[in-house]
Amino acid sequence: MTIDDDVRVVRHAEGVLAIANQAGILEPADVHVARELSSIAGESDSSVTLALALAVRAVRRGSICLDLHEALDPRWPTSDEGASRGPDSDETDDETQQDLLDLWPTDADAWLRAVQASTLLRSGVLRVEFGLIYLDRYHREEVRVADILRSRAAQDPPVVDSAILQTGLARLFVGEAYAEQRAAADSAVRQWTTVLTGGPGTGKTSTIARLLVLLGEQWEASGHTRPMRIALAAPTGKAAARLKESITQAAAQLSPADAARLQDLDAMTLHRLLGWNSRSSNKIRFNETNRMPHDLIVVDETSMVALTMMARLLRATRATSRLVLVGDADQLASVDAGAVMADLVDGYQQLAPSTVCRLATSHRFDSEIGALASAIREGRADDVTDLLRLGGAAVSWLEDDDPRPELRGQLLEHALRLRDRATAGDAEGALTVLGEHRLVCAQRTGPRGVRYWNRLVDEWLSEATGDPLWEPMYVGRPILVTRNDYALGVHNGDSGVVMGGGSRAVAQIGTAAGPVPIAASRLSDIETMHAMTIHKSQGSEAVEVTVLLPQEESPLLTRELLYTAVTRAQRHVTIVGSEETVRAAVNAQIRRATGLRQRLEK
Ligand SMILES: Nc1ncnc2c1ncn2[C@@H]1O[C@H](COP(=O)(O)OP(=O)(O)OP(=O)(O)O)[C@@H](O)[C@H]1O
Repeated sequence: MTIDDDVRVVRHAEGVLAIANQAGILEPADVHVARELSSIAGESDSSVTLALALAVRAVRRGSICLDLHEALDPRWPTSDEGASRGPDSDETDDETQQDLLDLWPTDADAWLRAVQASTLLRSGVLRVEFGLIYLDRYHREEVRVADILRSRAAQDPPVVDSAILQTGLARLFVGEAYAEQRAAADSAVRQWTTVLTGGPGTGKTSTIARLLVLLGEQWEASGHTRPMRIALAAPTGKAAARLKESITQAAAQLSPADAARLQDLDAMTLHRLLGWNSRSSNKIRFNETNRMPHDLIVVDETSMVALTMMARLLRATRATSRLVLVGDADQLASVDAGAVMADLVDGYQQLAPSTVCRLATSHRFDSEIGALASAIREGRADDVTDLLRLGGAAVSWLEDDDPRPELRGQLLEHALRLRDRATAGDAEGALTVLGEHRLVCAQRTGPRGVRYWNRLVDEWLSEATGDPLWEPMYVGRPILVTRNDYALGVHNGDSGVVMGGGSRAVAQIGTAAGPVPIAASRLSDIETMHAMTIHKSQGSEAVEVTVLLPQEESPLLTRELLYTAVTRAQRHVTIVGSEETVRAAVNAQIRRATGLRQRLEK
């Protein structure tokens, strides 16, 4: 393909912007925004316009701001969206590479000074703080999040009846096995804000369930006549449903009197909590002038919450509402910009240490998965390959170049069982089968991607059953909802199974309240879910998980991605990929540029 045919190349760009675009570093949108705003502000320094384009690009790739020291090497910003071009690819010829090296700034301090003296800064398009370059909106959001969190930490702590607390702690967290969680709950009762982090199975939900009981007792002890208003929320519908389910399971381990406090709790998405209404001109009902009425807000899967959503949540939270942010700081960060959970864990640790509670002990019996997850999280590549090679009841490794023959049996058997339950009209059974195995891929495209494997399992299924391949709503089709639809009550990330085929097809969607039937014809944004991306699997779990890694090194393949994939498994995980790709993943840590950490520590 020539440059003239390539829609990713901006024709009228000049200088370093044009070269960076040709080299695949800048997308057309980055170039357009940078040129437009520079022209409005009368900016003539091309290095400043380049910094603006790179700041736009940084947000697109998940950072909040741009660190010019990192941007100094023009080979640094290789493409990560699966696009084929980049400075090292064949299409970037030597001439482009040389032009890039000639035009690219070489002194980060001089570059920063140029930005600081620029009209783009004076006109408020760009902001500079901590030596980092921000687009104004993201700077405002980061400042807002840090200010609210700092002021919450500086408030007088809530009044606590220590005697009641101690009795409750001793009753709910019995013995040495609960020491870590007891300390976390003790600290959480004494704070307005708590950040509770821990890996899979470290007892976060068990702690939350018991914390809710303790806070209920404190509420009554302080003489309130109305019940405490509690909100349980998560970023996706699936995660909210899982939270509700886990709280119900945790309640079953408590005495009837304690469990009764958890009885009528419902969990919802953050969008719903904030009163999101896409048809209203205000869009969000709760904000700084109309705060949420809750006395206690618990947010699960906080690592999936982007900066913009966190800013909205905090703005709408009363200073005297307790806020408990729960998650695993080592998982993939949010799809949208920010690394809020990881920043909170580190930043709050410096500012108000007791606000951050870490749970480190895994209580799941399959410690092999826990050991593998820890080795990945800590970047111990040798240990990761040793554990995989050792295998065991809970961990398998498939290093084949062509894993199709090996995986066919399990994937087809799972698809046939789904079909069987769906044909029998057993919605609960079908959803249970759906949760028994999950194939997750790092990529969407290519021979190790979601599209290919969805198609492959459909073909195997068609071969085995004689059902036609062309029927999109076939009985037993596993589906994934890819967009929130408030009218239908389905959320991005919800999953379900199609029952009754053709025009009468009904999808049974798994929710916290059990299967919800929806006419399949009304569901517009869905995908087949024999396979799903690791990103989309965040916030959900399955009994067995198979992780398909790409054959070659890919910028998508990171430590956080592998950790997130492995920690989706409850009983068994199979990694499909070469030693080289496994090592490459463990060694590639995502670095999102943000200033939230420094801001909280200030
Ligand atoms: N202190 C403990 N001693 C023994 N078992 C525990 C303890 N705490 C939790 N468990 C059990 O360990 C399992 C995992 O606990 P829990 O669901 O609370 O962890 P989690 O961190 O929320 O897990 P997830 O990764 O699924 O979010 C549950 O079966 C729970 O009953």
